[in-house]
Amino acid sequence: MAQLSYVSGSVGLITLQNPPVNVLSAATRQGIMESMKKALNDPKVKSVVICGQNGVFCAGADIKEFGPNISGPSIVPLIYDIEVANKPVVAAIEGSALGGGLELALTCHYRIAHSKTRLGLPEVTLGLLPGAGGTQLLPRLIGIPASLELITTGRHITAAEALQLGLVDHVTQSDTVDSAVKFALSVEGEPLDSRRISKRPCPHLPDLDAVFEAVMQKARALQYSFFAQRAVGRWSMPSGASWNTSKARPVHRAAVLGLGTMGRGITVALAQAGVSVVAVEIQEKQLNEAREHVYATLERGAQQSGVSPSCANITYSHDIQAVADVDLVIEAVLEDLSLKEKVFQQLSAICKPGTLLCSNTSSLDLNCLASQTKNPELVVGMHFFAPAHVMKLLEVVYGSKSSPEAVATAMQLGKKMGKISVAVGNCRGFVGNRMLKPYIEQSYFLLEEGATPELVDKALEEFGFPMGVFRMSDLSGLDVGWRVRKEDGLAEPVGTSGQITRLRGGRRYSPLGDILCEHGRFGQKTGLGWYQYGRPGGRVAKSDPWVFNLLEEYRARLGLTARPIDQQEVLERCLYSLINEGLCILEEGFASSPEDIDVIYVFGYGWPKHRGGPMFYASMVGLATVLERLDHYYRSNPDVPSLKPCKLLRQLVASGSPPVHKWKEITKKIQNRL
Ligand SMILES: CC/C=C/CC(=O)SCCNC(=O)CCNC(=O)[C@H](O)C(C)(C)COP(=O)(O)OP(=O)(O)OC[C@H]1O[C@@H](n2cnc3c(N)ncnc32)[C@H](O)[C@@H]1OP(=O)(O)O
Repeated sequence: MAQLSYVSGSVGLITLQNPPVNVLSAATRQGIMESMKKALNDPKVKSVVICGQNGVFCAGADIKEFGPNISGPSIVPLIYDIEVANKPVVAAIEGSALGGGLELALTCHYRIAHSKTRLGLPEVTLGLLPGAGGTQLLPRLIGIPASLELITTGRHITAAEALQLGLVDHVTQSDTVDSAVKFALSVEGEPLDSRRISKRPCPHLPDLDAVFEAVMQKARALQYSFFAQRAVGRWSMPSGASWNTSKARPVHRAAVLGLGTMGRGITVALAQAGVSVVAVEIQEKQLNEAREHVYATLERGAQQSGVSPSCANITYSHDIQAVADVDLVIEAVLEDLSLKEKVFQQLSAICKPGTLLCSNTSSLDLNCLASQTKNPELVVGMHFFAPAHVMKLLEVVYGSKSSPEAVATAMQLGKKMGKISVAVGNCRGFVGNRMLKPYIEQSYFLLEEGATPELVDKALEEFGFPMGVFRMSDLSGLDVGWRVRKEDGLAEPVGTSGQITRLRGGRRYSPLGDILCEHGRFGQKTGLGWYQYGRPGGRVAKSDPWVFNLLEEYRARLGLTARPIDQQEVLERCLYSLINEGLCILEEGFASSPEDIDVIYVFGYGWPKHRGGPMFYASMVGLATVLERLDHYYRSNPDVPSLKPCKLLRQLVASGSPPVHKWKEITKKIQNRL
């Protein structure tokens, strides 16, 4: 399980041989112990290299061995023997060094890693703490804050990050064992005391309490998120109807109408949940493409999960009459109000009595759709997020006439599909997209004032979003928002000369997004957006000088002077305006609790989970601080209403800024007055 060989005259090479990932089973630990002993006792050996066979260093303890009676030698004396060795020991790290594998590497005097290696202490994901020296050695090597982050998240890091942190001494692109052997030869006979990590003092930090407090805050946010996820299931409507007073109807057979990207994803998600699906698309070509796409996605999913695909549950049709006897329809046709209204009229005429009519609209007025039907109480929104079979979030939207039974049915169906469903009221953009609007608006204003897409995205990504606002917009397609702005009469042709008006409908408006679209830059799909992607459909964002020139010309045309903008301002303006909108939504009763908003943002919009969600984050930052900063920005931007602190924020601050779980006492009073 571990083999000692001799290379380059004086190097003892110990190779872990426990395929496939060289875990530290009893036999492997025994093998390492014996090989080390032999190498250290052999006068010919002047240095030792430890590596793993087949390109993997070591994936840690053998999880299958965990139990009350672990046999074989203990890991602790083994790692002690390595550290006190009087010959240099070098770890040649390839593939993975995880858990006990990384701890083994930490006891070596030097660490050489291949550039593709992943390293980490993932014990926390198994409900454990690193027990073979990791908690003591890592802080002495890379400092307390970085160690805390790695140990409490279990995150795997790249070799490049490990080098930056000082966790490895050298990263190689060539043969790792060769590099480690050469390195070992170069350090033979050198003193080793400074290389024994356990002998180093634990770093002293003047602000240690603050570091631990930051980690505790993350833990509190994760715990909050855990309970928030469960709380959203206990939904309620302004009428007083709620989860425990409303009975869901069974849905055995559902229809999906319109098989574009969203319709296909919804079909897959329904089939995977064991619901029989009638998939309808009037265009023959689109129908055939959808059939193939759905089939391939279900096959792939089945292969990954090891269950048989659910294709037998789906029937396809190009005739809308096929929905006549289903229990529930999810409409997913183009986002066009008059088209959707027509579809709802047809559905109301065709479907059997009692069929629930749901729309996947992301922003259109549900009441308009319901008014086209004979039974508006049977109409609800089911707003899925793309890709619909992957994304966890589902907004279940109730209109003014939706019955509690209809909401309960959509919520239960969402649960069956493995979604985290949140019941929300019918306002423009519902909860998620409505809050996104001021966030995006601020990012455009920041560009006008001197920022770049890179600066804004960097601030948001360092905050924890997987993508900043501009990279995210490029991914979802800039033309989508452009179409909506045109329909709203906001986007007017800008052209290359002439006057640009920045005040539209009495409030400031930035046409920057429209200008990009006028140039055919719709984001990743066209290969050009706020960034350049090399080709249509490209994924790797690169800075684009064209955008910098555009911004300079635009500012010159408007007589705007660019000023330095820091990350703090980006975060405050983008996040606090989004938070303010969330508070307006609570105040107006379109969300029943801050947990609803937070779950929507964490599971639908990439809000970092360790920051709880926008409402939780606001209470962590301090509501008084959020209020003070919004007041400050609104004073200097009175034509930007989204910066005006909402009434609820003022009331919460006036009530002593209660923790987020106590907000309901105040929001209930306001909502009752509505
Ligand atoms: C000694 C002191 C105590 C320390 C505590 C610990 O070390 S706890 C363990 C910490 N380590 C881990 O959590 C690593 C878990 N493994 C992985 O993350 C991945 O397997 C990998 C190493 C990144 C490799 O991923 P890859 O996708 O390439 O392969 P698989 O995941 O399919 O794994 C291949 C097979 O190996 C088995 N396996 C992997 N790790 C372990 C392990 N630690 N113990 C036991 N078995 C492990 C895995 O189950 C696969 O087996 P199959 O039979 O082929 O399904």
